[in-house]
This record gives sequence, C-alpha cells and structure tokens, in this order.
Amino acid sequence: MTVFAPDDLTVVPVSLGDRSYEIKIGPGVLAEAGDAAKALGARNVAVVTDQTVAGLHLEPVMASLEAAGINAAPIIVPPGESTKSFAHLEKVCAGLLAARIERGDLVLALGGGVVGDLAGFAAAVLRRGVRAIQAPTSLLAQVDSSVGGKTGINTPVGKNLIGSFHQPSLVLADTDVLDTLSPREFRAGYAEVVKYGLIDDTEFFMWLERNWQDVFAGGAARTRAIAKSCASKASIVSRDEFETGDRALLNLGHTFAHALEGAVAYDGTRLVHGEAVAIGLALAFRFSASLGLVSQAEADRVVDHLRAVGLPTRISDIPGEVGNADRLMDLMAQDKKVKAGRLTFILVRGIGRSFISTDIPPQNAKSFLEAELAEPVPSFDD
Ligand SMILES: NC(=O)c1ccc[n+]([C@@H]2O[C@H](COP(=O)([O-])OP(=O)(O)OC[C@H]3O[C@@H](n4cnc5c(N)ncnc54)[C@H](O)[C@@H]3O)[C@@H](O)[C@H]2O)c1
Ligand SMILES: O=C(O)C(=O)C[C@@H](O)[C@H](O)[C@H](O)COP(=O)(O)O
Ligand SMILES: [Zn+2]
Repeated sequence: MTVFAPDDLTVVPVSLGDRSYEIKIGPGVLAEAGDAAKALGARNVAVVTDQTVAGLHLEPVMASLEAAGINAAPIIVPPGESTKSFAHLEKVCAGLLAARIERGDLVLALGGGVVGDLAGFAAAVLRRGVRAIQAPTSLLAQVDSSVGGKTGINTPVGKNLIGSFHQPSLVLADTDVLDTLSPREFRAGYAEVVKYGLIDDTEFFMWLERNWQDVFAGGAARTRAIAKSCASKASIVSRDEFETGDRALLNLGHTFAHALEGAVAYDGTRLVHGEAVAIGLALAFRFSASLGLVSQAEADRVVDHLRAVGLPTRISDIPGEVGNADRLMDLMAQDKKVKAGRLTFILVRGIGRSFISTDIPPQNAKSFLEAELAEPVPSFDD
C-alpha cells in the first residue's frame, strides 16, 4: 500500500511487525532528519557519508540535527564500492565508538548503497545493534538498497558475503538530491527499477518503456517510479524478510552481476553495481531463452529497453578482461543462494514472470557463459 500525503510527500510503509517502518519519499525530506531522530529518542547521531555526498548534502542534514538539539558527528568514508570492506567497517566502528553512539542513539547513513550497506552493517554490530536511519542519495539506494535491511561488505571471493539483516527505523528518500547524481550513476540505478517490472509486474515494465525519458528528466514520473519500486520491494520483504523463499526474486540478474563485480575486483571505473545488474538481467533472460523457458523475442525486448537507456547488456561491454567461464563459475559458487553446493538461479518465463530455480545443471550455466564470452560484440553504444 502506498499512501500519498500532502506536499508531494509519498509514504510507503514496510510492514514487519515490531520492526515496521516508513519510507518517506519527496523533495526536501532530508530536512526532517532532526525531528525524526528526536522522535526516535536519540541524543547522539553519527552521520556516515562518503566524501562526494558530504561535499554536496551533509551540511543541511547536520543543521537539521543540530536544530533539533541532537549531537551530530560526521563519519566520512571514500566513495566507491571498495569502501564496502573490513578495513572501512573497522574505521566506521571506531568513529561510532569515538562519537559514543549508545544503544538508544542512531546511525544515519547518508549516501548511496555503499554507505547504506556499510553504515547499516556497522549499526547492526555496534554494541550488538543500534538503530539506523537510511537517507539514500542515489537512485539505486532510493529504489532498493535503503529498503529491506540487507547490510554488509564485500570480500575478494564474493559480494556482500559478510553482513546481517538489520532493518532501518526510517528511510528518508529526498528526491531533490538526485539532481546532483551523475548520469552514469542515475542510469545504473535505473537497472534496479527495471528489475521490479521484470520480476512480477509486466504493466510497470511497459510503463517504463513508455515513460523512461520522463523518469530520467525528474518530476512526477521519477517520484512515481521510486515509490512504485519501494512498494514492490516492501511487499516482497514483508512476506519474506530473511530470504527463505520469495525474497530471492529480488536477486533477479544478481547471480551473474555479483560474479562480474567480483571478476573486476569491484573496480567502479569499469563496472558499478547497477551496470552489473543490467548485464545480469540481460543474461538471465538470454539464459532462460537458451533453456527454452522464454522466447528470444521477449529477451530481445528487455535488452532493447536496457540499451535504449544506455545501459550495458553484454559481458563484452565491460572494459578490459573479466576472465573465463571457470572464473565466473567459481565466483557464482560463493553466491548466498547456493544450497548443498547447488546454484540457485532466478529465471523467467516472460517479462514479469520470474521464478526461483534450483535444478539447473552447472554445465548448462558454464556452456551458456562460454557462449556469451565468445560472442564477438563491437561496442558499448552499438
Ligand atoms: N542492501 C541492499 O538491499 C542493496 C540493494 C541494491 C544494491 N546494494 C548495494 O548498493 C551498492 C551500490 O549502490 P550505489 O549505486 O548507490 O553506489 P554508491 O553508493 O557507490 O553511489 C554511487 C556514486 O554516486 C555518488 N553519489 C551518491 N549520491 C549522490 C548524489 N546525490 N549526488 C552526487 N553523487 C552522489 C557516490 O559518492 C558514489 O560515487 C552496491 O554495493 C550494492 O551491492 C545493496
Ligand atoms: O534486497 C534484496 O533481497 C536484494 O536482493 C536486492 C539486490 O538488489 C541487492 O543487490 C542485494 O544486496 C543483493 O543481495 P545478496 O543477498 O545477493 O547480497
Ligand atoms: Zn542489486
């Protein structure tokens, strides 16, 4: 259920019993940070952010907290995927302890998914758990990573392998801050928006095909896409918080995507998460087509949409070497959906018709990847 409140504010509830919370979406909602932290009973708030976001959006958040009588301490990390590491987790935890963040206090994650995952995980383990507010500043974080409580860091053998489920107490998605996001990062976030249509909402995918330019331009269509994405995620998370079933559908494209991110050693100059997801979505559709589950025409339609917005859809779109099929299979073997050594894939019978499959022989996946890697493909914007 999405509640449309006055003054352009959209509120999406996440129903999780005593861990329920609201996602507030709209222009200027970050100004509520101080009152929200006060209402949650915090005296001290540590604002974890990255250097880029700090330079653009930290000051008004600090001012809002201070105006509400809260002691606010910034903790600033370098931008980029390599910050989701043990080394930076240690630094953030040291900063939280130095700021004397107590169990009744709050960690406020101001940034993209990297800051959200890292700060959320630090909050989960600090003093065995303090509360967090997610204040997502990238499109990807507003439509996905700030919602649902997955937090964590990467390791050299795989993405997000160390982490915890730790739901935020509130999500403040300020649509104004997206104006400073780079076109590349906005596009990358859009891949996770498309994902919701592909999982179980054909209508939404068709709406995106018609309206993506308006979503990119900003205004009502963008807010609608963010709210719709949050509502989709909230619905799945509410029925399967700990991914024992349906929540795995949110991983559509991710078995491949995470292996590709690992293969480039989380080098964001070559590949950022949303781009990996775009390639992963295309691979999931082509893999499903190769298994006879979906028509090639339907797979092409998805690829056409991703390419129309400027997203990559092939492994060869990643600059430089990514390694061979064996390397990618090794990385996929560390996927958290592996059960008794068997890979789980999210496959599709159509657009909006995804399902969880645990019975794909590994040889099929390897042959598929070999074929994809052998494909001679000219250029990214082909
Ligand atoms: N927890 C989850 O459920 C979940 C879901 C999806 C993705 N993720 C994780 O999220 C991460 C990707 O998140 P991301 O795409 O936001 O990457 P990110 O956090 O690296 O942000 C992307 C870039 O945009 C910059 N940025 C962020 N907001 C900005 C703004 N308003 N203006 C200007 N620059 C801004 C950042 O400094 C960074 O350089 C990955 O680690 C991925 O694994 C987690
Ligand atoms: O929230 C989820 O569940 C997701 O799968 C969302 C994904 O977009 C996200 O990238 C998530 O971090 C992947 O989860 P993981 O468990 O495969 O690390
Ligand atoms: Zn993702």
